[in-house]
Amino acid sequence: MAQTVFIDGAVGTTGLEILERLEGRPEFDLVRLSDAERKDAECRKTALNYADFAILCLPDDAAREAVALIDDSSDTRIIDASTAHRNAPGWIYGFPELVGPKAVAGAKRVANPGCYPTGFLALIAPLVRADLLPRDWPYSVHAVSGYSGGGKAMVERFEQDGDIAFRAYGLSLEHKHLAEMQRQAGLTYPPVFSPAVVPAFRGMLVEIPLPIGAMRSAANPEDLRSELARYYVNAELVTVHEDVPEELLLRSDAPASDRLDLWVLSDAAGNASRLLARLDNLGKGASGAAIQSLNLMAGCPELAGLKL
Ligand SMILES: NC(=O)C1=CN([C@@H]2O[C@H](COP(=O)(O)OP(=O)(O)OC[C@H]3O[C@@H](n4cnc5c(N)ncnc54)[C@H](OP(=O)(O)O)[C@@H]3O)[C@@H](O)[C@H]2O)C=CC1
Ligand SMILES: CC(=O)N[C@@H](CCC(=O)OP(=O)(O)O)C(=O)O
Repeated sequence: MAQTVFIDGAVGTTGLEILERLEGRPEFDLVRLSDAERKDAECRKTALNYADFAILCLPDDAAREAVALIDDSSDTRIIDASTAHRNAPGWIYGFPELVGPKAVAGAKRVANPGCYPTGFLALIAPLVRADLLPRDWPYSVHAVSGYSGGGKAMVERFEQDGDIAFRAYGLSLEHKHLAEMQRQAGLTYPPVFSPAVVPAFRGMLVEIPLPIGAMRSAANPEDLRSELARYYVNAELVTVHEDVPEELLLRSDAPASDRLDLWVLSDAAGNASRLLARLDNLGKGASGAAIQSLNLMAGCPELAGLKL
């Protein structure tokens, strides 16, 4: 029998991409609300409690409200794409390559990783765990995102104002992803984060510069790369590249992708390194990650991009 899925926020940027992917999946029946019903708390409550799976594609406050609308006695399992529960007790962090597929498969409440943290953690978490990079280093992270990363409001802004070439933001150094990056990597300090948006719909580059020569307890770049390659050997969505690309491009019309491409670049002496991740903020960074978790939770592990 098909399992039922309700996407709360199905007409938003993340929700729509999940909806489109699930429409072609016969193993799932979608619970849908009309435009008049989709923000009505009673209609949402009924759908949230009825569905086998609720995928929350909402702003943080609405995601917290959705969770509160689900009765304690309900069997509904939740995947929350928002920031609301990523560091909350009782929630599994939905990054199966980092927490293990079994933890996600058996979870009742899964918090989807943030888009920038997906790139940051994919690079740093395995290396810190393997003691090849220190926990107590003051890391920096620089990133550019496609404008769909800011949801409908940002899409509208960039598509109406065709004159924005680059948008630096997070200038008060209080970005909502800092706690998630610090906690999920097990770092002593939150990173210094400089995010930016470029006029491409989707895609992102996340970079961690490492002055290896000045770090007392960091491995050399070749060992960092080898460890990442070893760590992700069973992760079909992740590629740890050996080549040094001449350039890395984000294309304004890039197709959707669930891939996560990683590089460890360095100078000839191994004194300076740049850890780089390229992903689709709406793929592995949001909708693709939610589908990956759903596949594990719903008993379709062969579709989750992991050699199990
Ligand atoms: N976009 C991205 O790349 C990523 C997004 N996320 C997270 O996913 C979540 C959704 O983001 P995104 O899709 O980009 O945002 P959007 O703004 O594109 O979509 C949010 C949707 O939620 C709806 N909504 C708002 N409040 C309520 C409510 N009380 N009840 C029901 N529906 C409501 C909105 O309705 P309306 O259409 O009327 O405004 C909108 O359709 C956010 O928490 C975001 O942080 C995570 C990673 C990446
Ligand atoms: C380009 C842009 O605005 N990006 C958003 C992050 C994407 C997002 O909202 O998703 P999370 O749920 O992962 O936080 C931001 O910086 O707030």
